[in-house]
Amino acid sequence: MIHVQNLVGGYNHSPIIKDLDLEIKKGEFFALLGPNGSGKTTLFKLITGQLPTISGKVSICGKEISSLSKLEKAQKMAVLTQEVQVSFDYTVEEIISLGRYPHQKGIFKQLSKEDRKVIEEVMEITQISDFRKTQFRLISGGEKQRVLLAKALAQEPEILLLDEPTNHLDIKHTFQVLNLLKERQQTTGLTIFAILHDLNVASLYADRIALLHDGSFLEVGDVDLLRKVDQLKKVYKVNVKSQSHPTIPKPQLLMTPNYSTSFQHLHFEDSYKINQSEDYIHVQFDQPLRTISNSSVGAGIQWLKHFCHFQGPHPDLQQLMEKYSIPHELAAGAMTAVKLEDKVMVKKVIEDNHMLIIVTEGAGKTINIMLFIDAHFTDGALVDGFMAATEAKVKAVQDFHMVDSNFHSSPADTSTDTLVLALTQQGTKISCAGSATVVGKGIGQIVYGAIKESFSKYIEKVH
Ligand SMILES: Nc1ncnc2c1ncn2[C@@H]1O[C@H](COP(=O)(O)OP(=O)(O)OP(=O)(O)O)[C@@H](O)[C@H]1O
Repeated sequence: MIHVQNLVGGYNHSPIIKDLDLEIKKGEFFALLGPNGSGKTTLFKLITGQLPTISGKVSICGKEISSLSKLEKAQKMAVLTQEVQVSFDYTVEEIISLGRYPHQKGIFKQLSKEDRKVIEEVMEITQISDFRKTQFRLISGGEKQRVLLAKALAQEPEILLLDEPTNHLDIKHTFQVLNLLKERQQTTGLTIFAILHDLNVASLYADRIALLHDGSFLEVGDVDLLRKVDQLKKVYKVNVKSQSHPTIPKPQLLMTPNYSTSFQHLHFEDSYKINQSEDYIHVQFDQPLRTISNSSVGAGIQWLKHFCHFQGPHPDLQQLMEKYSIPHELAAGAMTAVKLEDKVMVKKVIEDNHMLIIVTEGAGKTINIMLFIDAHFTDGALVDGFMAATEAKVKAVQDFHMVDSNFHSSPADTSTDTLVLALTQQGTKISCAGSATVVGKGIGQIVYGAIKESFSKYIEKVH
């Protein structure tokens, strides 16, 4: 659809774009990425024919761009640039009607029924019908951008070339425009070539991307290129972390600021307070803890400050948290059937690591554990620690099950057990916390010991 061969181009014969090759297929959503000044707009202008090439070839639908007339170009491609080249005295509707120009026949170019239908449709989908009679100069930057997109869509092109189509848009309209473009791509086979600055947006919507650096492609490929953080650091000169979007398998980049984000160093014992009533036990830390958990609220790996066990049953744990002013967005919580006065709480220092564990063991069935450690774990070590705690729990259940079969029906009967492992992220970073490591052994010891104590309480009560 778009074919670029050995392309060299720039201004006043000095090349900005240096010997580029690129092929964009019909129906593809292609995003051009790169830092400021890397040559994106220059390449865009060479492809749209706004700038003559120094050497090399640009072909659109098999024909060299320089051989196409203005009308032929407009029938094949619509271009949306940063430079607004419309008369500000036109109304929104008049500007959109200009998009129908390549489809109009005869000397007296009148809008046909079909033209009017298309104009209505594009105004509808870009949500600009309400200000159709308003003069273009009187609408906001974001609204102008949507009007120009509507004009481009009214052209019904085979190819849509967009230079930062969302730069004036708020997040609602950014996603609305991108969803609209994607829908057009998927239903009508529209080919899209877009310069995008937001790498995360490019990852979510593009089929392929190109990373332009100093007038040359560093790489062209699928969006998984955005997982190569060393390459991104080299190009953009910033610290980024790439991780998968939580619900779709696409990379998303997180920026790490230069200023220090480390928290104030706190003495572990002074960094939390515990509130307890008949209904709940709530541990609140002054600073967020890196947490891994399978609790019904706050599951996964996150930064959390509030940790609680509520006495149940209750159909809505989140509602309970709200009742007690615990912000559920920053909390891990579980429901227990046990009386909270029967909880076990143990504080220990194992190999210099302060630990606090709270266990509520419910009705001889469910074990809920909250374990807080004053240490710094990588996410991998968090998973190790979660495993070490689980192994210790299973061992304890096996040992005590032998003594009293009512204590916990089987080590495998863990479907409703919850475990929260939360780290202060103070001290030296630990990347391995499996049960054979010092800290992993510590986790095992404190978990096993707390379950043993819980078991002893249970035995005392029932015998
Ligand atoms: N009209 C011009 N005349 C001379 N040099 C220009 C002109 N337009 C751009 N340049 C130069 O070409 C280089 C690439 O500019 P270009 O606009 O293509 O970059 P870009 O990647 O689109 O940047 P941005 O992300 O900032 O929009 C820059 O060094 C710029 O100064």
